[in-house]
Amino acid sequence: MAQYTTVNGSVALITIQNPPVNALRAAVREGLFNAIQKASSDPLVRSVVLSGQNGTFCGGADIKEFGNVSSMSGPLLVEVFALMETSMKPVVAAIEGFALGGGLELALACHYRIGHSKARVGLPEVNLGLFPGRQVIAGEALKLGLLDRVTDHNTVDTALAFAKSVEGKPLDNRRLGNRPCPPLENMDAFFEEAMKRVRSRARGASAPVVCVQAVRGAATLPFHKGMELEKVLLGTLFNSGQAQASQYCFFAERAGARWSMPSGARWDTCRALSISTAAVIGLGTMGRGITVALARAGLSVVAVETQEHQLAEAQRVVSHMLKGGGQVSYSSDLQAAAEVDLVVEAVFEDMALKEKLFKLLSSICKPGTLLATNTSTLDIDRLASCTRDPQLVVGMHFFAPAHMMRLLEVVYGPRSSPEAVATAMQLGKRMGKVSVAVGNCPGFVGNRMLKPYLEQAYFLLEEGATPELVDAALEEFGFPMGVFRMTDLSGLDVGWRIRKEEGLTGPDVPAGQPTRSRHGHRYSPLGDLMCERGRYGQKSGRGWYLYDKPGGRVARSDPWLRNFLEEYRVRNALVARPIHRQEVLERCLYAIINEGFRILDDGIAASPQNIDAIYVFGYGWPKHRGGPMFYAGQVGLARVLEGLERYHLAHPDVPHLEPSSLLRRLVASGSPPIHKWNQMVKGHRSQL
Ligand SMILES: CCCCCCCCCCCCC[C@H](O)CC(=O)SCCNC(=O)CCNC(=O)[C@H](O)C(C)(C)COP(=O)(O)OP(=O)(O)OC[C@H]1O[C@@H](n2cnc3c(N)ncnc32)[C@H](O)[C@@H]1OP(=O)(O)O
Repeated sequence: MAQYTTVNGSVALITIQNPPVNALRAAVREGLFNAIQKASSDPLVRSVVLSGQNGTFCGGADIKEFGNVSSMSGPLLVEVFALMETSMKPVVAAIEGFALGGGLELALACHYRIGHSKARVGLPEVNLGLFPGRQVIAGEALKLGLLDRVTDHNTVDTALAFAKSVEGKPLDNRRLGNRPCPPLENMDAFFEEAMKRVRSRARGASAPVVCVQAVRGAATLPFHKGMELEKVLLGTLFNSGQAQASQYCFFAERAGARWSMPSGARWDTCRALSISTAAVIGLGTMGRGITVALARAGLSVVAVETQEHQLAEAQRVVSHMLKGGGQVSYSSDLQAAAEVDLVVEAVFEDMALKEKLFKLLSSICKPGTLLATNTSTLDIDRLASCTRDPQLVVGMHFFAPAHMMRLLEVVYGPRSSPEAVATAMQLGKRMGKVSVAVGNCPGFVGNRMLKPYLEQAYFLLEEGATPELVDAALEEFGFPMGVFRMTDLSGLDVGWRIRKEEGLTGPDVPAGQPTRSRHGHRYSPLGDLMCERGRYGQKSGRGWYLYDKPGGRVARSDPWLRNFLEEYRVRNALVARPIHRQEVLERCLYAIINEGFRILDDGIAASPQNIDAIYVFGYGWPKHRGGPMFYAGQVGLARVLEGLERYHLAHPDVPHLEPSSLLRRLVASGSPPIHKWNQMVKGHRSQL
């Protein structure tokens, strides 16, 4: 856990050994504690170098231990730090790779810090619901005074030589606890302003706010008082529920990499195909973003668009986004895709168009080319059936803007081969995405769960809510944008086109169909009516809100909409009633959660963690709430079930509010913790 050797006669070299990131779990803390004590008591040792195994200093406290803080054993981190800081022999940290969180604190407890030029240091715990903040690279850390020296050579050798050179020198002014924070002018005003800004950006997350309180304490109080305050604040965060949610997200983000398919194929037994060239077909907003994402991942990309004016515009935009980096060529001819290893289709969401394209691609592309569709809802299997090699067809569902959004849904159909899935998942990794493999059904995971959410939002408008009220409730919960602002941004016409494809609106609806009912279920035509009036959202300058111009970003309330809703209610004999924020949250969020349980039960998602990763990284679900499934567990499954039953009773014509069978089974079996839910899933498959 902490290897101890003596080097150059008088330097004790302590190496942390806990792969893969040398996290500070109990055995490591104990090993470090004992090693420092040994160095202190050995008369031959005159200095100490602290390093990490395999070019990695330390990734911080072991997040897995946070799950059960009360049963943590071994010395506390602060006790290890105190022992190092008070050592009478100089302790030098040799930082390679990264020193993060408790890892950086460990380095700060040393008397000197030498960092490799490529090393990263920082306190990223705010992402785990604990304080503090960002990471910096060695050069900046040197300027900030976090490091004493930066080297391009062997860091441990440099640190060993340095340690030798400071043996016997006084250490008092090297101990952090003896170095007060320099006073700032207008300290109070500074922290008040900082707090105001952080609060407005935190969207209900406690860690960033508490972080400012802790920094204020560190800057204004004596060292030991600052430490006491930090302990109290840390305790608040640990008990807030938000820290658990954020830490759960840390692991959910990584869990998708260990994918499995119902066939039993899994990440560790399937080999990915080798991909170095790609074609992107269709250069609208999505196609352009996908081109940039693939090019940045090092692929040579041919971007294909049959409409010349669109091609020229895409070339200009993509070149600007890539700023000269990346290998991209452009063509208006589909034949340009003949020799590539991968095709990503990103044309309009129109099944007939996509089927035609897949048929063509299948005849144009060389054998072995992976054909991926960026469809957000359509049937992967139907597209696969148009091709020569259906096993080489998968969905790669990107989220706009595709070069920035972290999520990639990799959709496998019943005939997609494990190799095809492995290849798409590996590509996701190369693009720096959080990739999640999901099964084939309308909307897959993300959009399938979005449907009941949107539906509830529309129903709430019918019943008396306003877009402002619904959005405020959701934004207060932590979403970056409420549902109406979000649909204004993504374009109301997107859903309209999908509903037309589904025969819910447009010419395919049989004559005499009641306005607010489809297939015997409640339906709200509000979105369709908006589109019929040219209100597509930001792109047309008006949607649920009013914008100063087409493409404008600043949403204003629109008196027209208020009248429109009033007239709509009168026309449909609906009486507006006051709607409380709590009802907005419960109906919108429980509807998402309920569909999540159905998705789990259908085997479309392999685990609740996968669903949560999709919602956090693709749909703006606040990380400090852990994702919809985790949130359901925090609220209490029985309470979610009771809420759904109540709302379903009030709205019996809304099947999405009818509690799912899995939720009922889980509650009946005593609401087990989230990691046990899979055991209750129909046709349960092992999650390893
Ligand atoms: C009254 C008072 C009550 C309070 C009581 C409190 C008592 C407890 C006191 C605790 C005090 C803690 C103080 C400390 O400040 C807190 C911390 O240090 S929190 C940890 C901070 N560190 C981080 O946030 C870093 C997180 N990790 C990363 O960013 C990355 O993993 C990496 C280190 C940059 C490496 O990235 P990659 O190379 O891409 O590798 P992966 O990300 O895929 O990780 C590989 C593997 O390692 C697992 N892992 C990574 N970091 C940790 C970790 N810190 N702990 C445990 N496990 C970690 C990761 O999950 C991967 O494993 P896999 O999931 O694939 O199995």
